[in-house]
Amino acid sequence: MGDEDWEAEIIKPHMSSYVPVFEKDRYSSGANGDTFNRTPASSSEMDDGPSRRDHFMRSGFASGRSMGNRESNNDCEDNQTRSRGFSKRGDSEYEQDEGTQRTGGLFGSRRPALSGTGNGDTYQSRSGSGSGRGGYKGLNEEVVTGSRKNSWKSDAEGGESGDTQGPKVTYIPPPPPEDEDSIFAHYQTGINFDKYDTILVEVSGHDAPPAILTFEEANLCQTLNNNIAKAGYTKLTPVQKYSIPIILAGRDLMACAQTGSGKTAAFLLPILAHLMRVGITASRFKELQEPECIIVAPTRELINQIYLEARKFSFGTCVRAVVIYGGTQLGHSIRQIVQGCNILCATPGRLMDIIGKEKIGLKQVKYLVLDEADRMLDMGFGPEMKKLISCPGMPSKEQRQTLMFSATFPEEIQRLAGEFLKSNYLFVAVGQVGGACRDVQQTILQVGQYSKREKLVEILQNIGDERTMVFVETKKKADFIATFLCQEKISTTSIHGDREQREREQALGDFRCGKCPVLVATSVAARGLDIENVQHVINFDLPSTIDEYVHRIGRTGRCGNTGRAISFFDPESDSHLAQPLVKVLSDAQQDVPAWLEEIAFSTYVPGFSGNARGNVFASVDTRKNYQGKSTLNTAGFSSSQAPSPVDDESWD
Ligand SMILES: Nc1ncnc2c1ncn2[C@@H]1O[C@H](COP(=O)(O)OP(=O)(O)OP(=O)(O)O)[C@@H](O)[C@H]1O
Repeated sequence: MGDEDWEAEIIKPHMSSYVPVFEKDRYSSGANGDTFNRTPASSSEMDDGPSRRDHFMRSGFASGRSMGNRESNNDCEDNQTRSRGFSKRGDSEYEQDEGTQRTGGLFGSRRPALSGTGNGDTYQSRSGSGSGRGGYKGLNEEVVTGSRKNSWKSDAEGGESGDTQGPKVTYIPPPPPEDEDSIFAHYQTGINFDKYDTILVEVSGHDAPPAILTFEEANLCQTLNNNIAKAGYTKLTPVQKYSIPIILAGRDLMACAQTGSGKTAAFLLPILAHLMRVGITASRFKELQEPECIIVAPTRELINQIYLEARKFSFGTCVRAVVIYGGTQLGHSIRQIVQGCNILCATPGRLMDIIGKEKIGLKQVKYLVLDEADRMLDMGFGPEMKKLISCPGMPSKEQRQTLMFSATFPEEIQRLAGEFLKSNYLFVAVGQVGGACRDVQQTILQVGQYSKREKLVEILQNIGDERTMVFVETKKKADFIATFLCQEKISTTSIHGDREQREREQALGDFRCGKCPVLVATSVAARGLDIENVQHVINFDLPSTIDEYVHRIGRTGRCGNTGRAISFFDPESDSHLAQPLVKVLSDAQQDVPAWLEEIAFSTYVPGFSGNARGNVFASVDTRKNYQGKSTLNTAGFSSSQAPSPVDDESWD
């Protein structure tokens, strides 16, 4: 069966008969116990003759037929990919649906896929451009108080002046719980938390302030210290030990540390400390708000999580954090902002919209934070970020503090970052840049395309109810596999860019609370998400880049807890990853299967040192020659010293 076959099969109305009645309630696609009331998605997707359907029905789901070739399977993504100048498969699964909306005129309507209805009660697909999509409708959202004039962006740029007609996004996310227990809810650090201290840290750049070893040394105000204690933090993680004093000293920073090691607090705490020190007061209702800090992240769920962290640490202070992201009613975003905004957490598309609508002034921006910075600067979001820093009013890099955080930082992206950072920025590398978290036990299994489903079920049945994220490469496959697992009586939900925002949040909620212990996801959930008790990550499909692999498996093994990652390696499609995988595994002191080494050897590329993109693993700051480099373990003891001082390379 070809790709289109299984895609078409899954959306056919008759397929509802494949979903056992009890499973209908188990598949969490909407708020109220969704059902699989499948209706045709679009004529093109339904263009699938009965003969193939019959064949499918005879053969059954697990008949070992093709799950589809990834390259040809992600036609939806291809539209997005092209629209943003992408060449990588996985990238399209991010918030860049915002970008797709903007360029939708060029590439036509996006193909609909399985998606919930407005009220979320029915799991069905809908036809028509933009309907039923999780995508951000920047062009057409309802504006309550926004002015459509004076957008600084031109229509030629795909500007979002709001003139184009289309379906309105009406989703208003429910407000997060306000009670203190919920605000400070947290999970326990794991048995390996103290081992963080043994990881080598390299700081490069001139005149780096010394690391701090305790929260007390940071000299934060009492309210902040109280909030830190209520959050259950007693000890700094390495990235916090180094980043907090650097940020407090007013320096620009690029910090790279393993997944789940506390990067969010590493930037939030010093920013909050500074804002409180200078005594900002909560801004009152104003049509134009001027935040002191802007934080951007690539996905809606991640930016929301960062916002919740900001809200937690700023609890009981005058600092007000606000979150805005695509897939929600624009009017709602505006209403949140006008009530007062010191820290604005935003996805790029929504941020640019709001700036264009003159609800946000940039003059007061002291901090610009790029979380998942390598993602924010790559071909997908890089142009948006460049627009952001050249927006009228945005302080120049000399006038603001720019902070970048990620677990991966390819060299070419580090070079691009120079445009955003002061030339004397500091670079902190905790462990190996781009390395996997050692608390994740990694297993690579050689599994051909046709055997993947069977293997998946076998593993999930052994796992039992332990929380598991299953990554697949395309949105359609996410739906397909989720449905398939439900049929196998495994409670499953899914998250991907074709689901409406309300459904995405519902899915995440059901996964977080354990209602659905299995979450099938595309790369939209690969970065940043911090979900308690995720014990397993399964790469049903490997991603196209090793960096994405590192982020995906980092959804488990967080904050000193242990986790397991199992990846299906199909030699037909994944051999380009053999070399970088061998490197990531051996760097993380994992067993490397002999067969994988053989494939890596047979596909050996001279000069290769570890990244499927063709660039090398950045082991250090790419400013090759710098002064003041020091390598320390996080107890603060120097283990090697800097090379002879040479001027920084400047990319200005
Ligand atoms: N010092 C600390 N003590 C205890 N828990 C902490 C500390 N710092 C962070 N945490 C917790 O560790 C978890 C992971 O933190 P966070 O999400 O910031 O990791 P991250 O490095 O940003 O990961 P990723 O690379 O996946 O984005 C969170 O639940 C956070 O609250």
